[in-house]
Amino acid sequence: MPKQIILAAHFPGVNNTSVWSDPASGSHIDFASFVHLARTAERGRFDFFFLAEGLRLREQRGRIHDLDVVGRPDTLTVLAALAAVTTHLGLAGTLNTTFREPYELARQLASLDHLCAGRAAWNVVTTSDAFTGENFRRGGYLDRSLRYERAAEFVRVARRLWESWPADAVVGDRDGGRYVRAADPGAFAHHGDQFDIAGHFTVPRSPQLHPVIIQAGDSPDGREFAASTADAIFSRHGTLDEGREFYRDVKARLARYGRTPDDLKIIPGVTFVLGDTDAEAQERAHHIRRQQVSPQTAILLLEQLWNRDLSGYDPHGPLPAEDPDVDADAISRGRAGMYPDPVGTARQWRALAQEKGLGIRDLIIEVTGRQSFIGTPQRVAERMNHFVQSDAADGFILVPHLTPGGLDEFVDRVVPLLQERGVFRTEYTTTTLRGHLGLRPARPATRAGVA
Ligand SMILES: Cc1cc2nc3c(=O)[nH]c(=O)nc-3n(C[C@H](O)[C@H](O)[C@H](O)COP(=O)(O)O)c2cc1C
Repeated sequence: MPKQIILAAHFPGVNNTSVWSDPASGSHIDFASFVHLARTAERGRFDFFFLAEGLRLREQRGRIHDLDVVGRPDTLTVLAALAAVTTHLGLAGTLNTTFREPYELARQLASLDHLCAGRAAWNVVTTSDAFTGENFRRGGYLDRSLRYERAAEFVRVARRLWESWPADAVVGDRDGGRYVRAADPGAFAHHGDQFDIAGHFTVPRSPQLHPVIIQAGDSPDGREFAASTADAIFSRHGTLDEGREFYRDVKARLARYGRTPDDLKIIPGVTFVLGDTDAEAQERAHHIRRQQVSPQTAILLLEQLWNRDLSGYDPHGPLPAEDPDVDADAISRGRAGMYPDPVGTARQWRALAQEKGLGIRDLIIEVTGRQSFIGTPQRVAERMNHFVQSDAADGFILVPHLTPGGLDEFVDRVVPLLQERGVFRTEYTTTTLRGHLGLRPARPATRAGVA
């Protein structure tokens, strides 16, 4: 039997992919938009709906990205509302461990898992921007190693909280309604380097016990964290070769933690552009890329490599002759390491611009493109399946460029082809997200309540 493909739907929003200037683009904040995308995904029998997290408008040295029309509304609130209008679709929320507290977040996620009857997932991120921290009480930021130390302890504590009620605490019916005996929910105490907490958890065990844990973070620390802890990884490795290399690297780390390759699903975020012919799809893709990179975006992205104020440059003119500033603090704070060799990359970009006669904006369109699957529905279905069968991924988080209709065409035209090939479900056969993903039921890692 061929590998089954995992499919998830990323709600477009604040990222370099979304296009709001297109006449077909709708609201990024009306609930109706979230409902449309979620119901389309469920109609297509997708595994889950996915929300990223952005706790600050994207800006660079005080200039807000002109392609962002709205910030992201609160993840858990949106997912809780979607629980009421969907029946099988998993609901995955990106929620950082750097600025939150485990007791509060564990409660919220357990509550969501109850409300949607076992469909909740948590994409654990550590956040990449120092300036996000300025919105929070303690402000500031943590070094990468500390961020992951905190994340690992955070998830450990959350799991212990989820396990702290006895399995039989839900005892049955009274007057037709379920009730919970708050007999002995299990005292809880944790004394660690990052958190020192004690008390009683207030939410009984949820249907999945542990909501599905997704991890997004690509450094060696991030990969190790995923291998030790996560059920799935949201990655950015969209090409076949990069995908295979990442897949091999991450799956090889699992044995160290007594886990098997099937215990961790690898699901890169990818884009797609369809057309009646391959040529038409390429043309649409080119048009979309131009919509995604405004003249201002081009300068902001160029600044991220050059690490200098380039606001005086003409977006249609040549690249700066001077080299990137490698000594100054990173221009978008906390984002060090985006380009490991800025001077070398700048040289490559200059050579490419010269060779093809490109100005700044056209060059940025060329070098920052991330459109992964372009072509007829047949070609896209065939390529996606090839990626999965050749172990470059276990599935995909699709990132449409239009809100809220960006997934319609994929569900209508590509999903049936995947189903015909026998690599994607035609009906849901399970009710929980763990079930959809083929993950084993979560088992308590510790004896409840023992610190
Ligand atoms: C595919 C992907 C998606 C991410 N999504 C988010 C997000 O929605 N919100 C966020 O704050 N950080 C997000 N991050 C950032 C990660 O949490 C992490 O902070 C960042 O990648 C730096 O860690 P690293 O050096 O291990 O990659 C994402 C990272 C990746 C690779």
